[in-house]
Amino acid sequence: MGPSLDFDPLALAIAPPPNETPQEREAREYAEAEAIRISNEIDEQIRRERDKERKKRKPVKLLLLGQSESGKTATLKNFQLIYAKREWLEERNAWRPVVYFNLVRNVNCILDLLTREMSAQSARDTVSSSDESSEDLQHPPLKFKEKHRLLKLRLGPLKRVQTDLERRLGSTAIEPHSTSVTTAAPFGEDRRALQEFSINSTNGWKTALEKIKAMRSARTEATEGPLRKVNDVDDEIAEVIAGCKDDIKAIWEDSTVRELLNRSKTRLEDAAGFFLNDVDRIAATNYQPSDDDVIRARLRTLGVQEYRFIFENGRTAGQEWLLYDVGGTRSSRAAWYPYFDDVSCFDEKLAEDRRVNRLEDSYLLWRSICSCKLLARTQIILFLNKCDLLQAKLMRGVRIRDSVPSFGDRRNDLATATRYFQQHFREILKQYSPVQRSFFVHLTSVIDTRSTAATLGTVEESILRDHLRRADLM
Ligand SMILES: Nc1nc2c(ncn2[C@@H]2O[C@H](COP(=O)(O)OP(=O)(O)OP(=O)(O)O)[C@@H](O)[C@H]2O)c(=O)[nH]1
Ligand SMILES: [Mg+2]
Repeated sequence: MGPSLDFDPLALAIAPPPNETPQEREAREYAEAEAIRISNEIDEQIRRERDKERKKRKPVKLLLLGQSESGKTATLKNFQLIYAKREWLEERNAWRPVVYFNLVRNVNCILDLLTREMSAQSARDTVSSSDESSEDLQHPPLKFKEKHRLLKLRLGPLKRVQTDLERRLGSTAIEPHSTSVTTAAPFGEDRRALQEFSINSTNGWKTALEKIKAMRSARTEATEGPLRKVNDVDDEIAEVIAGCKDDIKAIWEDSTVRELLNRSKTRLEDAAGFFLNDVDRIAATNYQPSDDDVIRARLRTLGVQEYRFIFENGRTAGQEWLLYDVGGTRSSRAAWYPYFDDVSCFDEKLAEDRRVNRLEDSYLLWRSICSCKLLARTQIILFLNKCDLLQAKLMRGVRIRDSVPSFGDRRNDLATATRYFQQHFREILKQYSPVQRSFFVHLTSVIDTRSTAATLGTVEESILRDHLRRADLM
């Protein structure tokens, strides 16, 4: 054993010098206190920075809620377009078959109507050629010509194209027309259907696009031969569509067909995935989707989809965002956060339940979200979307009070209408929210990518502020 030290070297090092004068002692003690203060300040600063970093690294979570076709997925795509451009560009071309599918569906919808009307007419002609009294004087029968029969015949192959694309895209391509769920509320007692809607990232648009890519490469391998080289399935479809280009334009521009659409109250222009005005561009064999095409392309969302983006730019560059996109049909409403809605729908019915007015359903949905205790501490942002369609509808002379009697004699214009709807949503929030919270609302048309970029900038900032404030709680 070595000799034991009977003194503490540290104590010796910091001990005051011998013969210290009172002034020297005062100066030393002051310097020591100051050193401790600075050291504590540095520690505190490091702790704050670490805290900030930790909070910043937590993903920002955003849940998009609203009725089916209100534009949730279109908003999500805008987020990707603005903040994750690289991924957007990588994916853009894969939307080509979806645009084809939407276009072909538009044409087949016209063909179905035409076929039904033409056969109904010939049935009427044979039964009562002499019974003039049964004729609707307000709507004399439409006069179909040989041209219409030929168009039907020549556009026939598009049926097969639709079926083929439907098979490839899977159930996201099928729009539901009935539901057994009778409540608008996603947080009701009846949670039987919930297991079907667990969060997953394997069933959204990415999966549908991936499926197509996989089929494309399998097909390419199988057909690579000396006689015929088919690049991919899309090219085959592109050829069929290009071959039908003039007929598609002719049927869409035909005045008798337009009248038929009017009479059956079918407004394809307002429907999801409308591309008939872009046939020249889309039916070109070298067609590549534009950003706007991708935003407007329609694939239904099933269940709850999770999308993970690292934002490349904006105030939150480098920040991870988790965006949850839900299916909006009544049977899909499961677990929702910021709420999203469409205001052009005041005179429309739910596609999945024709008895229910869409605006009434929105109010019920909003009430359910506002009153949900689980979401009480969540920031809610209301998007009143499809303002462009609302404006067009009002310009056509559709009167709000015919569908919403409480609107009364107010001016039937966009500003008055949106003010009125906002007020209603605001009152519901005030009345049903378990805690007092601010009402954030944006009037949007998310197919307009430029104005949406500005809106999302504001939303990003507001969400981030809230996120940082409550990062520990998320
Ligand atoms: N004109 C117009 N069309 C829009 C607007 N927002 C969305 N759309 C279109 O409406 C259709 C439906 O939009 P989606 O984003 O698929 O709707 P969703 O809310 O995700 O619907 P689900 O997935 O069924 O819940 C798409 O074709 C969109 O391009 C808008 O503001 N104006
Ligand atoms: Mg969707």
